[in-house]
Amino acid sequence: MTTYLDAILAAHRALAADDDRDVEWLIDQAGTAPPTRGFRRAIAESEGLAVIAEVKRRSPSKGDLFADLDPAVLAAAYEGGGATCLSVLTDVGHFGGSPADLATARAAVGVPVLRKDFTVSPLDVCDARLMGADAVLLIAAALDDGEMRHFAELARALTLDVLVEVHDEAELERALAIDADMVGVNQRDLVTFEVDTARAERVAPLIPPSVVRVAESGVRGPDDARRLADAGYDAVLVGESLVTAGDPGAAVEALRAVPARQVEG
Ligand SMILES: O=C(O)c1ccccc1NCC(=O)[C@H](O)[C@H](O)COP(=O)(O)O
Repeated sequence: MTTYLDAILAAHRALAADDDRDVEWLIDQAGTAPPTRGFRRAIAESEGLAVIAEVKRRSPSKGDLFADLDPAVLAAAYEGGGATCLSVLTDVGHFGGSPADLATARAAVGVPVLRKDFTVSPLDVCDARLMGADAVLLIAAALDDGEMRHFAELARALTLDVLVEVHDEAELERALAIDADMVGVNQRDLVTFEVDTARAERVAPLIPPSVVRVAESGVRGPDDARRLADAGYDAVLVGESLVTAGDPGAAVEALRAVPARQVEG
């Protein structure tokens, strides 16, 4: 059975296969981009639970959330509410995002920004750096071990932080094998789209204390955030409940009031 995730990945891999830009040239270009803001550091140094607030126009599971949002206005509201970092979906076809959304959001704030996308090639990593991202997402379910290691090394060489997204214990093991220092546990099953709130709690104790722990998806408010902080998470990555809140800044502020552990090392 072909899943929605398979379809998204096939689309990204087809785009990458048609992209004839020279990777060495692109790496050189990316190497001259302005300095990055420390995404991992901002979370590790956060007082209380860190909040990664997402700019998300639409989703495959819910359709339009806030299709005509202004990335600069939303980003500024998030920052005003105390967001530690931003996440911007740059996938055009399935999420209605774009690289321009990321560049616009980042220019409006001082906090670091994650490019949330389906990274399938070294060109994607370079593009992330060139569009202004401070961190890049690697989804374990989308990559083999060789790709994950290669993209993580390239990202680090370009001073990008790397968030490795996992769904279960086996994917966590693969993330730790490439020395991931920031792991996101996605509570949403990318095949069924169902949010399993027990998933993040089950995986958290297996993540070493020096690794920054991010819980992703399905966070509806402070009660969910408190439960995840109690399970040992340092940050929550939140999209839908923030973009659909009447006052996104206040919604971030409520999440930021949740206490969290101190990251080691
Ligand atoms: O959001 C989806 O429906 C989705 C479906 C398939 C792959 C990825 C998907 N979302 C990307 C994300 O990881 C979320 O936008 C992010 O974790 C925030 O989730 P939420 O707070 O539930 O909007």
